[in-house]
Amino acid sequence: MYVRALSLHDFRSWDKVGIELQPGRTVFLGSNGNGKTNLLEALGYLSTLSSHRVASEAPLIRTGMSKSLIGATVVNLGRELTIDVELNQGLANRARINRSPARRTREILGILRTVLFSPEDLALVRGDPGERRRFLDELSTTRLPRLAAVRSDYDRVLRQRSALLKTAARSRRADLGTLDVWDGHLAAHGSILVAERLKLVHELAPYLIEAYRSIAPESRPSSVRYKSSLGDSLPPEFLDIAREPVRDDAEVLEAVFLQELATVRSKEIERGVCLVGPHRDDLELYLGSEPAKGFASHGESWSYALSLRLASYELLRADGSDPVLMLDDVFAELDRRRRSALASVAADAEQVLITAAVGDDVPAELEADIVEVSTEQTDLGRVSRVVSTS
Ligand SMILES: Nc1ncnc2c1ncn2[C@@H]1O[C@H](COP(=O)(O)OP(=O)(O)OP(=O)(O)O)[C@@H](O)[C@H]1O
Repeated sequence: MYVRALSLHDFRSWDKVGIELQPGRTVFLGSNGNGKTNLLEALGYLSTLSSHRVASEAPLIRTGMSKSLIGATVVNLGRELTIDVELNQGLANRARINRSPARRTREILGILRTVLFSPEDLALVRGDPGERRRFLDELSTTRLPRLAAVRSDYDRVLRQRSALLKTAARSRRADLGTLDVWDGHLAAHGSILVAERLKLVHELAPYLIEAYRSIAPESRPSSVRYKSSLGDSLPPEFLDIAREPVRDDAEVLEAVFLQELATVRSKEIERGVCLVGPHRDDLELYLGSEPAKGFASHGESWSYALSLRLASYELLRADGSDPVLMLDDVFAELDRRRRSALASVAADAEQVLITAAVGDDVPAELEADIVEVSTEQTDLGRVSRVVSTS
């Protein structure tokens, strides 16, 4: 697939812009702070309904404005769809598909599929488990958009159940009947998320191992393991990444989930926190037999993060349509071998959008359209501008 057109109103540093894009490679070129990453972030938002840089949406709306509009026309296997999202300060966001209002913003998920590799990705290796959980869930949702509703239901139930446990811990008295009901909801939604993550890890691992081997052949081999909070209740074969997932995994996991909740109930009431569920899990990354976090060098961590993104790209591609590959200021960070590994994927991809501060950062073998961006001082502050396209 590829993005044929991108339009923004009051998104970050852009007051108003429309950019026509082609398949193949495009480099957004400009000095630091000129708004290049903001363009990729906008497309990333249409793809995941979240930003890779900030947890809340307020910073995405241009300073002083109350709403922001991101629109894109996406061509997938010859079929064209236009999607747009309106971000509203303090109000619900709205989405449209081919100019018709969507009932929920999440209906646009799956229309634009992207893989973004950015400097922030180092946190996939060095950061907290939440970074890796988000990586897994966003990739699963790109492949199976209906998971967005499951994630949102799970988060809602988790919040309510956690509040109940906190009250129980404070008052030293639990409403066990109500807790039973929340346990049921938590296990129902949570087991679907865990089953999808296990399936994803099983499918992603071979691509990851191969990507890391080709980027860092001199390093130790990479491997991954899903770390589950379902404890001893979970049959160990579920954590064997070679195991083929089966259709009723989620049902089996739901029963396991309920059993584990029963096992830890008194501990949960005592501590006032929800100790079981996908929100406590992790994707453990290894180099040889050592955990990559805290062990991998800076270069190895970069290679690992890049491999996770390249593996995602290959997995989505194997599903039937090339996602849009977005590379945010990453070539400058890579040594020669890793640059050429990334360049060979980029040379072959249907559409690659690259940001760079100077043209020399982008490997010469990648012939690309250039969109030069700059900034301009206006009455309403400093705004980004496209100054030339070639
Ligand atoms: N909500 C906002 N309203 C107005 N301007 C914003 C907003 N958020 C960020 N900016 C501006 O956007 C600019 C940063 O844009 P961006 O991150 O896209 O830069 P970049 O061109 O990718 O730079 P670099 O090469 O340093 O990565 C900054 O000047 C910042 O002040």
